[in-house]
Amino acid sequence: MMDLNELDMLPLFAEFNEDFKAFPDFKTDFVASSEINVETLKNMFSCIDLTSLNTTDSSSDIDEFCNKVAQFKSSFPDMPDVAAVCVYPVFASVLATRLKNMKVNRAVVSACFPSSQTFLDIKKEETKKAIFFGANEIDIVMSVGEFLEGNYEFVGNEIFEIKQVMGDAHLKVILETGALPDSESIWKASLIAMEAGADFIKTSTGKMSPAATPEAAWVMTHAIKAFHKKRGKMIGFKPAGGIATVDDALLYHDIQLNVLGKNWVNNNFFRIGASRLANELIIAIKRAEGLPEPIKYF
Ligand SMILES: O=C[C@H](O)COP(=O)(O)O
Repeated sequence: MMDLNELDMLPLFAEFNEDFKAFPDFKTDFVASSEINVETLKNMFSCIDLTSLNTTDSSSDIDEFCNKVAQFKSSFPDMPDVAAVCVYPVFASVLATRLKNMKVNRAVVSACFPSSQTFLDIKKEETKKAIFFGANEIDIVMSVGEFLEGNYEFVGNEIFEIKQVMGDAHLKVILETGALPDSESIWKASLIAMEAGADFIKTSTGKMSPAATPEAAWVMTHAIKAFHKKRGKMIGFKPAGGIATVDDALLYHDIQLNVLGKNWVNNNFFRIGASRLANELIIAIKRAEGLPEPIKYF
């Protein structure tokens, strides 16, 4: 277990500097490799964090949303379930009730999502409460403003402290890459989050533009690869925000496969955070199977 005093980020950056300098260029070195076939489409479906993060969401909306997830197999028996449902923390108990006895994970955004601009004790309390009410996955945003000021230890310590109150629940740390100026800052933010205890690193909240980009995904997956090489720990990757079509999803799937390999392309290590993608994948799967396209399910 890491001690808070050991969270000194400059040696961490130095340790991984050669890896940063060595990783290849996205534009020249990335080659899309997957064909659109039923197996790949179903695998991507099984990696979706099906998201509803609207100001207008009510408990009855989320209840209905979860009910559709719970009933999904009765309409589509040959399809996998999504990986998780992701909602605001106040709905954690709805997830717990509706998704009971299902393998679908119960994800909530926490720690003053999406701005992350509140007190650390409030962030911890919100996270503890979400877990108490049934969440088993927590998505938080790193303190982006402090990161941009170079207050790296502050950012890392916050993540570390939140992770300490989470028990066995999984932590996804959002870097909000659209607010980060260059590849080096995305690399550093990835390292901080992983060193501080993230189980997943995630591109974006979906609340600012640009959201996920393939270039950011390229840097983050290379950081995950370098971290695994030095620490021996597999960290997951979650692109999120603006991923709405089959082609969008396939691009991130292929980056994951290309950089990290087959062992990382399953929902233990790959998630796609999306509110609109699931229907598109269902239609594409039915089309690839030569079956009639169903009406919009989610
Ligand atoms: O974490 C997931 C994102 O908030 C979803 O963004 P989206 O609505 O653009 O799919």
